[in-house]
Amino acid sequence: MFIEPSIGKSKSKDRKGHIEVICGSMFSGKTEELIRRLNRALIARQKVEIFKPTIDKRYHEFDVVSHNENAIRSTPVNFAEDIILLAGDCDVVGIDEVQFFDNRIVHVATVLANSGKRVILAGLDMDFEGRPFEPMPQLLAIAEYVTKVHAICMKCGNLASYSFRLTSTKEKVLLGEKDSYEARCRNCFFEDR
Ligand SMILES: Nc1ncnc2c1ncn2[C@@H]1O[C@H](COP(=O)(O)OP(=O)(O)O)[C@@H](O)[C@H]1O
Ligand SMILES: Cc1cn([C@H]2C[C@H](O)[C@@H](COP(=O)(O)O)O2)c(=O)[nH]c1=O
Ligand SMILES: [Zn+2]
Repeated sequence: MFIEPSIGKSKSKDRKGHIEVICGSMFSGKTEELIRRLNRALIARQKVEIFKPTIDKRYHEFDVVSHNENAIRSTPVNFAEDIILLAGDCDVVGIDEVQFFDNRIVHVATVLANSGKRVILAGLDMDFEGRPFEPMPQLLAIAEYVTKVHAICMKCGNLASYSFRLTSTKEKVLLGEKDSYEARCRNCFFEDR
């Protein structure tokens, strides 16, 4: 389990923050882990701001919601840059579904961390074809802390790292749930492709 390197108020005014990334397939627990870290920051009396891309309205317009129906209030944003202004003087910034932002999120995460904030990003590391989902590779490279979580393969019960698309749609972005995707291990993912 991830243990925060530091969670309370920093003593030094000019101290920089850091970047944490939570990645994995669909259903692997990324959102639950993000919510867990943000709730602990709130318990530590940290000022927390949470964002998600406007595109992700699957469960709720404003809440970040896990497949398990854990939820936390968030601000939907159209562009990564909006987050810099909206984050204000908070201590911790959480961002879910980070794969839906363009590469400018890399600069935004850097600016936020350099201004002293703890930045926690959660998102898919691979798309439905098993290819790296931009901008996640860049975010993984610049993060101080990376956590890869795993789902359970829906075919064989092993650990799953892939999101298998159940429909024939080839567009990279296709919002969906269990109707359109299932978690698969490497064997079961490539067996049916
Ligand atoms: N194949 C699966 N493997 C693991 N958990 C699953 C699976 N299918 C559904 N779940 C549920 O999804 C929850 C994780 O949801 P969530 O945090 O939203 O994942 P993610 O953000 O990675 O898609 C699990 O706690 C479990 O209740
Ligand atoms: C693999 C893959 C997924 N998506 C979409 C499907 C869901 O709406 C989100 C992922 O949500 P989760 O919180 O990680 O379960 O992304 C997509 O658009 N393209 C893909 O290749
Ligand atoms: Zn499998």
